[in-house]
Amino acid sequence: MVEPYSQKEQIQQVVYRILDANLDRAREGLRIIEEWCRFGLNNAQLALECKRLRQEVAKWHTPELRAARDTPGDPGTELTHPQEEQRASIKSVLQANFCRIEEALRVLEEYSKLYHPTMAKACKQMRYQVYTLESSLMGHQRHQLLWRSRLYLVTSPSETLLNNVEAALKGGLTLLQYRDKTADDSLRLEQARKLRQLCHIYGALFIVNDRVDVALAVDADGVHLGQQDMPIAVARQLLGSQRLIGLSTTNKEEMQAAIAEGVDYIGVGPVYETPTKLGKVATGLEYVSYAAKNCSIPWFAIGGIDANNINDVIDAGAERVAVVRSLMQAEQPTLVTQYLLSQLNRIKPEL
Ligand SMILES: Cc1ncc(COP(=O)(O)OP(=O)(O)O)c(N)n1
Ligand SMILES: Cc1nc(C(=O)O)sc1CCOP(=O)(O)O
Ligand SMILES: [Mg+2]
Repeated sequence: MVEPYSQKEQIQQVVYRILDANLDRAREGLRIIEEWCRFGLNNAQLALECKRLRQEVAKWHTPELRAARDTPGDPGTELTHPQEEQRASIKSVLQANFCRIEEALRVLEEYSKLYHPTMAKACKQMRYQVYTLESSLMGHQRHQLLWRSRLYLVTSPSETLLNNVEAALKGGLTLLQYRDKTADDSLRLEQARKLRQLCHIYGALFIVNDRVDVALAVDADGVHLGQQDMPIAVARQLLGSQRLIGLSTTNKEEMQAAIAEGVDYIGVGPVYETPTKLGKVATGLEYVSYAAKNCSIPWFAIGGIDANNINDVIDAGAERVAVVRSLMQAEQPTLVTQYLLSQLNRIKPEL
């Protein structure tokens, strides 16, 4: 006759099941991230780090823990959240799986204190290593998307802000800047949060104009600064190396200084005089041509660009442009986005 488990042994079995399930969760999540690093990014270094972590997790998955598995008796296998059944973008797949791995490692850390204190310490270390991996991978993703982005929508205050932005995202926009020079901070935060959420759904980058604090508060992808705004070195210190920093430039000296300071992209303009930035003298197409020949980082021609003159700006050498009115005041922002993108993709195929 088989002796029934004592109460202590029953609790031990429960702990083993928790450890078994979470070792699987952590490993599966790492595998999902690894596949993107390997096949999506062709990044051997990031893929190798995932593999190393996966193997480290597997090392703790002993036969004793596996033996405690009771899948038919697990009520959790039926539980799914609607968000798990559909993902809007690669970015959300990655974020969901980083969450899954980090949660699993936290559970492992706590429950393995009852089982194997050395395992608890190892899981804590792994959790921190996963945070570092997440930050490098998300930073990498951001930079890749920045380089691929050809059209940049800078918003202006509007009753139909969210609708306009969503329409542009539907047309293929991948880079958005929230710019409102007059809103009070509570409205600014509220709108920035909503826009960030929208960009997240469409897999687009979200940048905040001027305000590093707002960018951090809403977990934006970066910030855009002007020559009169916070110094780049200070912004970099606050934002870290993984978030993007853009800087406006109007001449060669500012461009070279921006590159030397380590910004991720620059604005080049105003190409034409524009009521959106009253009083700023136009640089004309010469500065665009100079940027085309000399700028080693992504740059966006900006200022007075619309569907009628975009080809002149492209002919002067621009591969990327930023616009406010062309999209914020468009009757059909989706169509205008598609048109502007089609012109930008005309000369060189999609980046
Ligand atoms: C893409 C891009 N380029 C330039 C600017 C202008 O920034 P700045 O000179 O700081 O002026 P304000 O936008 O703050 O009025 C920009 N916002 N975006
Ligand atoms: C916000 C901004 N910055 C500029 C610069 O040259 O630094 S031009 C500009 C406004 C661009 O608006 P529109 O597309 O409506 O002309
Ligand atoms: Mg500014």
